[in-house]
Amino acid sequence: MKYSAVITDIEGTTSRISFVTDILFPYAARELPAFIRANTVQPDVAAALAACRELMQQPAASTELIITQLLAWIAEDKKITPLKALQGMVWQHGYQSGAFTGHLYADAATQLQHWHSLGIKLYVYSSGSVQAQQLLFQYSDYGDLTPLFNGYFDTRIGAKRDISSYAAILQQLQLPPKQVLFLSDVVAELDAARALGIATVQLIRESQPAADHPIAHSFDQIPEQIP
Ligand SMILES: CSCCC(=O)C(=O)COP(=O)(O)O
Ligand SMILES: [Mg+2]
Repeated sequence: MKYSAVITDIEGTTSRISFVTDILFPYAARELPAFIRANTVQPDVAAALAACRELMQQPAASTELIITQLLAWIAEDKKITPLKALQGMVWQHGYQSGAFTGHLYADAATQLQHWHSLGIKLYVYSSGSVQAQQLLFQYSDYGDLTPLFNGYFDTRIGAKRDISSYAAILQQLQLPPKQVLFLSDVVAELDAARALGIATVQLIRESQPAADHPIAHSFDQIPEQIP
């Protein structure tokens, strides 16, 4: 592997899409209302609710109105930062209580461990909050994999389809783009990273169409070097 760092997406890349859509999102939709009502003054929750009021352009929105909006955003799979922050807080209880474990494809777990053993730095970039990312890898089907990772990025650095987000990540990594490999199932995300010279591989786990990025159906098919 000629890269110094690998940045990986989660949903559709390291993990099955249905784990997010059929397990995580329904759990959040079920548990979020009671969690918010019980924790409105907790600083992280209060900050997320304030951010929701701003996005809704309703400075006086009640807690109940925000909950209704959050449930609509979950149903629409909106990648909205305060929603993602609140989901992460709720999922913590789900993981800790054993309601679910973090789904990872076996090939992803094996290859991430292999790259880590070679000294390649590993990062996550997902729309899920950093807390949600860490929980998924801490409570993964393959045990606690958080020691493999050097850092995590979420939508606070920018949207995953924006070139500027990858520029900000490169700035933090302090690496030239050619030494970095980005893995995702979403072509628009790969396009944004490639626009800066970052190497890309599209993971095709299910039946989504390929584009003009190198493809892999599993992590062991990811080439050592992208031509
Ligand atoms: C970090 S697990 C939760 C996943 C999630 O909420 C999500 O929106 C997934 O987005 P991704 O950028 O990983 O495709
Ligand atoms: Mg994805």
